[in-house]
Amino acid sequence: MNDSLVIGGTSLESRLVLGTGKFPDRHLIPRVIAESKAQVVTVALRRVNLANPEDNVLSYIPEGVVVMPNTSGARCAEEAVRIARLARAAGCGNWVKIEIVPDQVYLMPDNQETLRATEILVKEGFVVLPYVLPDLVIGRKLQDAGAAAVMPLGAPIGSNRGLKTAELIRMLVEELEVPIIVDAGIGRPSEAAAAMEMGCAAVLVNTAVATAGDPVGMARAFALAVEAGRRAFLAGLGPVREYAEASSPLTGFLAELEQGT
Ligand SMILES: CC(=O)[C@@H](O)[C@H](O)COP(=O)(O)O
Repeated sequence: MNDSLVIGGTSLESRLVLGTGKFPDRHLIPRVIAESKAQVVTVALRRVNLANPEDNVLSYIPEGVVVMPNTSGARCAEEAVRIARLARAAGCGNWVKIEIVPDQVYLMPDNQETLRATEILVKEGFVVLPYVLPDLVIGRKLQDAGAAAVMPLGAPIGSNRGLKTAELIRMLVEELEVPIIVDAGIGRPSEAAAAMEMGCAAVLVNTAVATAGDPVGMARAFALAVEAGRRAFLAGLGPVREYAEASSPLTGFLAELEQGT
């Protein structure tokens, strides 16, 4: 079965996107990527150090994996655009995850500034994946602006709190045509599976893997969960009912017994 996810003209078999921050040891990164089978990883441009390969996160990303620089640290559209241009000039390709976060307590994204940055960067030929607070109105505008996907948060970045925004994400999945990738807050493989069962195209996970007791083992667990959730979505989940419904209806012998004949 061909069930590839196509983003920016690139065909992906894996629907798990990984973040590369917070790992206790950078040497874990290539092992985690291999075990998760992720084909796209996001890196913060501020962690790209071209002058020192040992300190450069890009040195730990296996060949063939799509690098999606993110604009973390940006507080407005102009800063995000500048980071994206720098990343492309540094050889990081033309994918970019727009992350514009003026709030330092909950790390909530600024949806309006994100839309502005998307409009600018799409025109400059970037494959733009904006990270947003789930909102159908802004989702439609991002899609119209040419975003390659929309990435709503499930819960605050790094919180591991799960799909707190599930009902809002569901609206995006139902109404938008671009892929919906849940980004941030997913703390457990079961939550990744739930997002996929809902019809999300992929999930982006960082903290839950990087801070696990065994990050490599957790990467594998997420890969399996994402695949299970996707298969469940494609198979079509059965209806949810208010009341019980017997699995085996009364027929023949049992029906006669019931009537006392
Ligand atoms: C690396 C990255 O982009 C994260 O900021 C992303 O939003 C993932 O969030 P979690 O760390 O909560 O998985």
